[in-house]
Amino acid sequence: MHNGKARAFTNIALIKYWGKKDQQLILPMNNSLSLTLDAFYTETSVSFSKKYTADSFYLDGQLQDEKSTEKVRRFLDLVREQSQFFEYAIVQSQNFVPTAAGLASSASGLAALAGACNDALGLNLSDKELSRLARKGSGSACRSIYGGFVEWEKGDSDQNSYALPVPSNHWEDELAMIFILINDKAKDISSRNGMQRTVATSTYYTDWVKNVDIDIKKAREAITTHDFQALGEVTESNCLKMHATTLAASPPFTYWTPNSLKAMNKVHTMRQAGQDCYFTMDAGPNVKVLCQKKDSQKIYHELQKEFPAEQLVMAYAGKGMETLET
Ligand SMILES: O=C(O)C[C@@](O)(CF)CCOP(=O)(O)OP(=O)(O)O
Repeated sequence: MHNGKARAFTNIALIKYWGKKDQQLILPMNNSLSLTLDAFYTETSVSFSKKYTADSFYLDGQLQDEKSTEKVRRFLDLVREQSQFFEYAIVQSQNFVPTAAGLASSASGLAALAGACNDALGLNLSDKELSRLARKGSGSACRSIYGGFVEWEKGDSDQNSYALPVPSNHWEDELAMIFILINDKAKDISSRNGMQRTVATSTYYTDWVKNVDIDIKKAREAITTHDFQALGEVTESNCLKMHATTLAASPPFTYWTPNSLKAMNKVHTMRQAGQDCYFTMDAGPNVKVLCQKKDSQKIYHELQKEFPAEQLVMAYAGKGMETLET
């Protein structure tokens, strides 16, 4: 038996990964930049044994069906190929997400699985190699190998597409992100399907690719100079541009629901009233509010005027993937 266990935290992109150049290797069209958070994490254990006749995947104690095991099985095939160690495995993932379901990102899950496999098979992968491996499980997972601000260098091959920490002098510890969990029934278009349709059909997509490097530069500059307004502005603007591409896809789609718009408008109203807060959104209706830790309680209470406490989750900067005792 070869056992391993690891924990990884979810990350939220401030400059979005949106579109693949290579579906198999999961090579992105553009660089992205994220903040790893402390509020949501996954603990994954893996055990390889010649006794097993197939891979099985338990999520929060539930044995998953073939379809939900697909991503994990494909990932284990990569690990077996890379390690030349051909045994089946049992994977057990526990998502630690406060209250609402649908928040556990594949980023923390696959990053934790990469760490657990590395541990189980004694691969001794460097963080860069772990990031490359996690990337092939799910693109954004490559960023959860590290804590704080992280940039995923798009590269142009399996070898040179991986994430690295962005030097910030621990400024991330002065920030906060408040999740507004929008429980509207949203159409379930996965990030993978959403970006695939966008790349293939959206008339706005070339502009997205053309402009995103400017946003990366602005975000890096804001992090270097600890300029919160600049970071907030580029974060919100980049999110709006990403979501604009979906409206110009064919058929068009959007992740926004009426309560997403209510949350975005609330953030704008608060900003107009002098509160330093900006929003971002991903492939779902939830809205994340970026603010400074010193203002986070005030902003949380202001949001509570519109959204009940069980729909609000406070998050601060989180750590990178860590191996756990099995
Ligand atoms: O996180 C970001 O940069 C932006 C998004 O969250 C926007 F929705 C995309 C995440 O995509 P992911 O789930 O990693 O896709 P995969 O590679 O097809 O598994």
